[in-house]
Amino acid sequence: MKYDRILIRYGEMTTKGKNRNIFVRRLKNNIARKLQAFPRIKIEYMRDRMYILLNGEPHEPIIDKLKTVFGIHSFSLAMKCENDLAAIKETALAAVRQLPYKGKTFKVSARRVDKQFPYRSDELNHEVGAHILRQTEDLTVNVRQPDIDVRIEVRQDGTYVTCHDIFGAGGLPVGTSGKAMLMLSGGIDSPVAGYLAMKRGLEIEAVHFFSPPFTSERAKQKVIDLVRKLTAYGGKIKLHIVPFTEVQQAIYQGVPNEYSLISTRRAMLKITDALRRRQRGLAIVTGESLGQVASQTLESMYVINEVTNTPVLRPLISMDKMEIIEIAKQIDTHDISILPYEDCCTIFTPRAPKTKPKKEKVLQHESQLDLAPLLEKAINETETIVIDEEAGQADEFTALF
Ligand SMILES: Nc1ncnc2c1ncn2[C@@H]1O[C@H](COP(=O)(O)OP(=O)(O)OP(=O)(O)O)[C@@H](O)[C@H]1O
Repeated sequence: MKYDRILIRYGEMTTKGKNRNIFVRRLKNNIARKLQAFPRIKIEYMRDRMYILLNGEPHEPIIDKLKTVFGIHSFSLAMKCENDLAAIKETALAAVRQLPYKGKTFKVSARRVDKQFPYRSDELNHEVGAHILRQTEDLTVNVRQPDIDVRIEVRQDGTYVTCHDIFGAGGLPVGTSGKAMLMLSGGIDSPVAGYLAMKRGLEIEAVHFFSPPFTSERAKQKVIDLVRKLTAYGGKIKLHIVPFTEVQQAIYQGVPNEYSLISTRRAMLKITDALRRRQRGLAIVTGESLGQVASQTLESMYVINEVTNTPVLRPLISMDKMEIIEIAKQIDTHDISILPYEDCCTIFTPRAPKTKPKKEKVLQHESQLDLAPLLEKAINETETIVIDEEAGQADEFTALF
């Protein structure tokens, strides 16, 4: 007798009242997408839990994939049997025997959801516990802090036995909170911001500003590789690559040096907002955190943000660099981010950018430029790549507009 299913416990969504069905269905679809490579699995879902029936598929790789699906609180390998004492005893014993149990402690925690079942929970604990003790060697009982917690749940449709909980990624299923555009540079911060945004249930589309020939194909490839890492959490992600050279040059030539960074950021935000409108997103996500560099003082953010009313979400706003790096390592984007390829912003960065820019000054300088047609051109010439982890990572270069 082997584990035949994986029991999935939902995260925060269990508190979401009548929206729960939408959440559960989305989670089911996200999991099904993630497990496309395992055609024999079947997913059964209900309001309070989900089961993946393995039907002979191997559980280890499936467990690895489930760890990156947002909306899962925890999951466990499970076995199902009839609501019959003898069957429950045998199933619980088989579940323990599949673990390296020797020298370990255990307890049985039964829960009788089906009140028609003739044994109370404490009776089941004793019966099953005694059976396991009799049939194994070198395994002892510890009810306070057991190594193995044999959980038995007697429900109307059958009894489920699990022994070991694995933590899920938490958060909300991607797509349940709507869509946002992630401004993605090649740095450490914005991929982490994208990860955290997806953790709150946002679907993201990435926007990258690219200034050839000042930035190279390798810099572009770096961003594609970063998006690919994020697809482990977000499934299919669109990456919009905006040709930004002409806009940057116009700003560089027309705006005093110390203000050019602010105007560049404003232009980026305007373009991202236009793409957001086309793609029907409702927010923009950036990797900004407060006070790190000149463009991230509150004064700068105020002047940059002034170009739009769209919510600009900054998941890293209160984080220290070390905390951000920690997450970047955990999601495996760090080593790509630290590759030394140039970013469009660093190339044009003035030596002494204003840290407290005045809005009136910025507007006055920008009024001397005719940026609108250049912004329009950049938007129209934006190239979109669809990156899909589960579809063999085939990149399709598609002109969506
Ligand atoms: N070339 C770019 N394309 C898209 N977005 C960008 C680009 N450069 C900067 N951004 C956005 O602006 C934010 C602030 O950029 P900045 O370079 O000031 O900070 P950072 O801390 O170095 O961020 P990161 O590590 O994400 O590059 C980035 O997190 C990102 O969201």
